[in-house]
Amino acid sequence: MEKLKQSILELITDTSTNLPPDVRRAVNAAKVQEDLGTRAALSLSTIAQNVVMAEENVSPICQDTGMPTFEVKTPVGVNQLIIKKAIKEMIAEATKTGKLRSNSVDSLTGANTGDNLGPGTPVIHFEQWEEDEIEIKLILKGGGCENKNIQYSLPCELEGLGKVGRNLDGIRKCILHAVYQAQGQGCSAGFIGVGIGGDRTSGYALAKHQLFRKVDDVNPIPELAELESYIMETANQLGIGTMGFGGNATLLGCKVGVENRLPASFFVSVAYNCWAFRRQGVRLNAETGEILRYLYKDEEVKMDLSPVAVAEQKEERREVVLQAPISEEQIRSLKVGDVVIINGEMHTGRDALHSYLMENDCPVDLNGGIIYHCGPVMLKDEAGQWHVKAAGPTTSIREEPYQGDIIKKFGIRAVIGKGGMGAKTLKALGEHGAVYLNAIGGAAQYYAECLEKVEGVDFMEFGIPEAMWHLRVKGFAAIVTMDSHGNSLHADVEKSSFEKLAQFAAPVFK
Ligand SMILES: O=C(O)C[C@H](O)C(=O)O
Ligand code: SF4
Repeated sequence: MEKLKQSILELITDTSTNLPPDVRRAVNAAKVQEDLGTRAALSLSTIAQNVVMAEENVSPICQDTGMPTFEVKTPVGVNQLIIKKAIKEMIAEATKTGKLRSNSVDSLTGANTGDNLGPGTPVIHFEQWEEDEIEIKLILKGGGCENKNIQYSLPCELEGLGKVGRNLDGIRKCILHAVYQAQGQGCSAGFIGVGIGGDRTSGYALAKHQLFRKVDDVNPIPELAELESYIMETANQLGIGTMGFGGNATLLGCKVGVENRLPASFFVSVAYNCWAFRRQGVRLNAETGEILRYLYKDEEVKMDLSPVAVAEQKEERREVVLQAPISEEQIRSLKVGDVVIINGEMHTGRDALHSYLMENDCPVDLNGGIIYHCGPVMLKDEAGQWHVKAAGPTTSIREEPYQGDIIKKFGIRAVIGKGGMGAKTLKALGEHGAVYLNAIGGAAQYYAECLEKVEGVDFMEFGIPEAMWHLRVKGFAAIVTMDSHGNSLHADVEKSSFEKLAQFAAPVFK
C-alpha cells in the first residue's frame, strides 16, 4: 500500500479545492435562472469566480473545510487500521499546508487541536464489500450549513403548514419547512439530503449519506423520485435566493432516502449543504493504494463566468467607497441595497471574541471600525509573516446575543458577515449609527485576494479561526442588508418566504 497516503492526500486536496462537475453544473444553472443584474445573479457570479480561483490556487473553496467525513469500503482481508492511520496522518498534513482549516475544537475547553485530529475528528465509517478495490468517499461539510440541519418527529404541527401527518404529504411539508428555516444562513442556494425513518441517529446519518448521490441521478423509488422533483420545483418558489438575497434559485438538489423505523417513531431528518458542496471519492488498487479513478469527475464542467450586465439592473443600487475608520454621517447615508467597497483596516471576530468582549476590553481601538465575522485559513511563512489563504464570512446570527452591546461599547460602525442578524442588532444599528454588510458566504478565495496584509493578531489562544486578525484590505465588496434606519433585507425575505411557504399547506400527495 505504498501509494495509499499520497492517494488520500490527493483526495482531501481535491475535495477542498475543486468543486465536482455535477455541483458546478447546478451552480451554473442557478445563474441562468436569475435575472441579470440582480443581487442574486451578482452573488452567483462571485461564487463562480471563487470556484475558479480555488481550483487555480489549489486553495480551499470555503475557509470552513468542515468536518472531514469518510465512507470507506474495503475488500475482505484489507487491513482497515492501516487506512485509518493513513487518513489521520494525511488530514494533519493537509491542515499543515492550508488545504484544510484547523477545525477540531475541544468542546469543553475551546482549545483548537491545530491538526484537525481529536476525539471524533475525522469521522470515518468503514464497511466491507465483495469487490476487489477500495472505495473512499469524502465530504467536507461546513459548520454553518450543519447548523441548519433539522429533524422532525411526526406527527407535528408546523407554522404556516399546519398538521404534519405520518405520510408522504407530511414528509413533503417537513422538507419545504427545512428549506424555509435555513433561509440564506447555510449559504444558499443549497443541496439537501433527507432521511425518512431510522432513529434520531441513523436518520441523520441517512440524510447525510444522501449527499453522496449525484445531483442529477434519479431516485429508484418512484414516489421518492416524484417527491424530489416536487421539492425542487416548489422550494425554488420560496424566493429566498442566493445568500437569502431573494431570487429564483434557492435549492440546487434534493435527495431522499428511506429506512425502516420503530412503531413509535417517525423521523424526517434533513442535512442541509451549502452551495460549496465539497464531496469527492476515489477507487484505489487494494494492493498498492494507487488511485484508479475518481467517482465524481466524469466530465469537465467550466464555471459560467459570463459577465452580469449591470446596465440591466432591476434593483436600484449605489456603490459607496468606505475607508475605515468610518464616520457616523457616512454610515447614516447608507441604505439597504447599497454596495460598499471597503479599504483600510478591519478586524476579524467571531464566537470566542464576542463573548470575551462582553466582559473585557479590546486590545485595539474599534472606534469607527469594522468587525468581520470570519475565521480564516492562515499560514505563516519562514520569516514569520502570516498570509491569508481563505477568508469568507461566517454566519452572523450566532453573535446576536452580543452584537448590539458590542457595537455600542466599542463604537463599531460596520459589521460584515453573512446570513443577517436579528431585531436586537437592528435596533443597535439605529441607535448607534452602524450597518450590517453581507458578504458572499463561501467566497473565501475571492475575499482572501482583497486582504492585502496581516497587520497583527490577538488572542491566538482562541485558535486560528477564532483569533482576532487585524487585516489591511483593498476593494472588499459587500452589500448593505441592514441599515441604521430600521431596514433589514433579511427580515423582508423571511417574511415573504413565509407567506409563500403557507401557500403550500394544502395536501399534494396521498
Ligand atoms: O466557520 C466558518 O468559517 C463558516 C461556517 O461554515 C458558517 O457557515 O458559518
Ligand atoms: S461559510 Fe457557507 S459555504 Fe462555507 S461552509 Fe459555511 S455554509 Fe458552507
